[in-house]
Amino acid sequence: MAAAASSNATTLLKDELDIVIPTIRNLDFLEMWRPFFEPYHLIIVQDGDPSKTIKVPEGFDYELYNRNDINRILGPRSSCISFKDSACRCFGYMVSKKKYIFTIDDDCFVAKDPSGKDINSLQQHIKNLLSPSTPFFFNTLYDPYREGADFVRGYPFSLREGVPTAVSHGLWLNIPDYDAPTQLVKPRERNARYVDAVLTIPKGTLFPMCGMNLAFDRDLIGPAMYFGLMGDGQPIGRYDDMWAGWCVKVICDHLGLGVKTGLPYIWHSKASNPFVNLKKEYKGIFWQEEIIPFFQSAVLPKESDTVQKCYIELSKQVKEKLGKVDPYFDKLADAMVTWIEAWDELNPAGGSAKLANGKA
Ligand SMILES: O=c1ccn([C@@H]2O[C@H](COP(=O)(O)OP(=O)(O)O[C@H]3O[C@@H](CO)[C@H](O)[C@H]3O)[C@@H](O)[C@H]2O)c(=O)[nH]1
Ligand SMILES: [Mn+2]
Repeated sequence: MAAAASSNATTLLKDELDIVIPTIRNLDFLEMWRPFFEPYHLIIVQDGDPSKTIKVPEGFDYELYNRNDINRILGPRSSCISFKDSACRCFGYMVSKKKYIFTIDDDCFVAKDPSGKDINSLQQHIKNLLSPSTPFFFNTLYDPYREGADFVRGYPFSLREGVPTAVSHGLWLNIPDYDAPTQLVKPRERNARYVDAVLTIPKGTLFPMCGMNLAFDRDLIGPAMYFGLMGDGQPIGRYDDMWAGWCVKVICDHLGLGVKTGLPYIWHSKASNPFVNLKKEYKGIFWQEEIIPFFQSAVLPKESDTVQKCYIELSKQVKEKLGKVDPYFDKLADAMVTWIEAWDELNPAGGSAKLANGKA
C-alpha cells in the first residue's frame, strides 16, 4: 500500500520553502494568493529598471533583489543572470537558504477546481515533492501514492518504493503555455480542461518545463535549475525554463530522481504578445531540432555523482557538440560554469538549506 503524503504537509514546510517571483510590475496578484502564501517567505527578483519601486502588499515576509543587488552580490559572475527576461528568477533559487522552492509568475492567479473550490497550488506541489516518483515503470493508474489510488497489478514490487521527487511541474487553466506560432494560429484558444492527475515523467523522456508554476527540491536538484541566458543582448528568449528542464531531466535520470507533471493548476491570466514572442523564439524553434537530440543522447559518467559535477560535465558537452550550431552555445556553456561557481560560493557545501531567511 503506497503511503500518501502527509495531509498537513503545507504547515510542515512553512520554514523550509521559499516562493520565488520574477517581476517587472507591482505584486497586487499576491492579494489573491494571501491565504496560501502569507505564511511563507517570498524572494522577489525585480527585473528591468532597478530604480523602479515594486509595491508588495502589506503582511508578506519577503526579500527583494533588483539588478543592482544581483551585480553587488555576484560581481562579475552576475553575467550569468539574464536581464530583461523572466529567466532572472533563477537568482532567487541561488540566494534562497531553504530546501524547497516554488516559483510563480505575477500573472498567475488562483484557479478553481471543477467543484469551484480555490486550488492551493502550493499545497499540491508540496504533496508532489514529499511523495516518491516512479520513473522506471509506468503506473497506469497515475500517482500510486495518492489517496484512493495504488500500484496496479503487474507493477513490480521491487520498484514500489519509488525514488525521491526532485521536480513538481504544474499546469495552467485559461492561457496555455503555447509557443508563438501556435499562439498566432490559435489566438482565442483557452485551456478549460482540468485533468485530475499527477504523472511521473518516465526515465529517458524529456519534457518542456515551464517556469510559470513550478516547484523543486533545491537540495536534490537546485544547482541544475539554471534558467539559461536570455533577454537583453541574447539571440533567443523564452527558452530559459526549457533549457533548465532538459538539463534537469538528464541529471535526474542519471541520479535516479523523479520529475512529476500535472496537478496543480494555476489560472494564467494573460497572453504575452505573440509577435514579440515570435522574435524571441524563432532561432530556438529551429535550434531545438539540434538541442533535443543532444539531450536525448547525452550520457553522464558514473563519476558525475553530484548535481554540480553532472552540470559541469553537461556544460562541456554543450560546448563540444552545440558550439558548432551557434556561438551562443559556447557562451551558454561558459555561463553554466559561472552559474555553478556562483551557486557554490553562495551555498557552501551542506550549509545553505539550514539557515534562516535573509539577504545574501
Ligand atoms: O522582461 C521581463 C518580462 C517578464 N518578467 C516577469 O516574468 C514573468 C512572466 O512574464 P509574462 O507573464 O509577461 O510572460 P509569459 O510569456 O506569460 O511567461 C512565460 O513564458 C516563459 C518565458 O520564459 C516563462 O517561463 C513563463 O513565465 C512575470 O512574473 C513577469 O513579471 C520579467 O521578470 N522580466
Ligand atoms: Mn504570463
